[in-house]
Amino acid sequence: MSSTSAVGPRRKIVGTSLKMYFDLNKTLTYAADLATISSQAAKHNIDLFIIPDFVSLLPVKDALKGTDVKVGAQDAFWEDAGAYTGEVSCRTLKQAGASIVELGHAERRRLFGETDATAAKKAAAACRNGLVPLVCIGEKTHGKIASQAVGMAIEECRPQVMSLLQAIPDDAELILAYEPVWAIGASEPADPDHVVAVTQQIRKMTEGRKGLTRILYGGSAGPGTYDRLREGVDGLFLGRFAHDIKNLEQVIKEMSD
Ligand SMILES: O=C[C@H](O)COP(=O)(O)O
Repeated sequence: MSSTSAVGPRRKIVGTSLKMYFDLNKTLTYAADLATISSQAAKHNIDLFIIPDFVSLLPVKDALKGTDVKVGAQDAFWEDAGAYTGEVSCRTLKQAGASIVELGHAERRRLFGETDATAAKKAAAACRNGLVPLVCIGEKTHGKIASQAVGMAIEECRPQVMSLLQAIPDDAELILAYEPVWAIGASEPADPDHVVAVTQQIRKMTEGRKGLTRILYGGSAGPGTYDRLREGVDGLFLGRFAHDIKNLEQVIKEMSD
């Protein structure tokens, strides 16, 4: 059953960022495998996406021709054109067939100086160019006392969400990926009660938006993760545990129930 929003039912959504794990050849093999399982998601009205690196985006798009799989980029610049060596614009990403752009991932914040402000400017550029921003938010440290951990996480996420909402049109589609930083690259996902409590509050922060707003959970997610998060999220943002396509197939199956 779909949850509802101000703009109607929210379709479930699941996908993966390949980060920089795969080279071009492996990425294309993966995309071909993804194409073979994509109808299972479509059949159950679940949106499916893949976010490869920049160079792989065009051939991945080609490998997925004829499927409903959405292709995204792992970053973009906030200007549409100009002297910005090394950057890629949302305008070009759109022309290349991307429909999603991931922004503000914890790794980009930690390693490349991404901030709430830069993620917000990039999200505005995404919306201006017809891309859906998928913005990663989440608290850095794991509060040891469960009751306090939820409140601390919400307060850390609040400015991340608010700076974003101020930067993009109210009617723009938005995907928020709640990824507690401490749960990324871990052996198992965050405690489901924690995720549900935090994502329900994140949902409240976006209440009243006109644009479709979906919330994903990411951070060591895989088979078995979604079921206990149903009350909080619209789907999953997978990393390593989607590298085996059978795991992704299993996640789609679990989300279809
Ligand atoms: O982009 C995906 C997330 O950072 C999660 O990655 P992970 O599942 O490998 O922890």
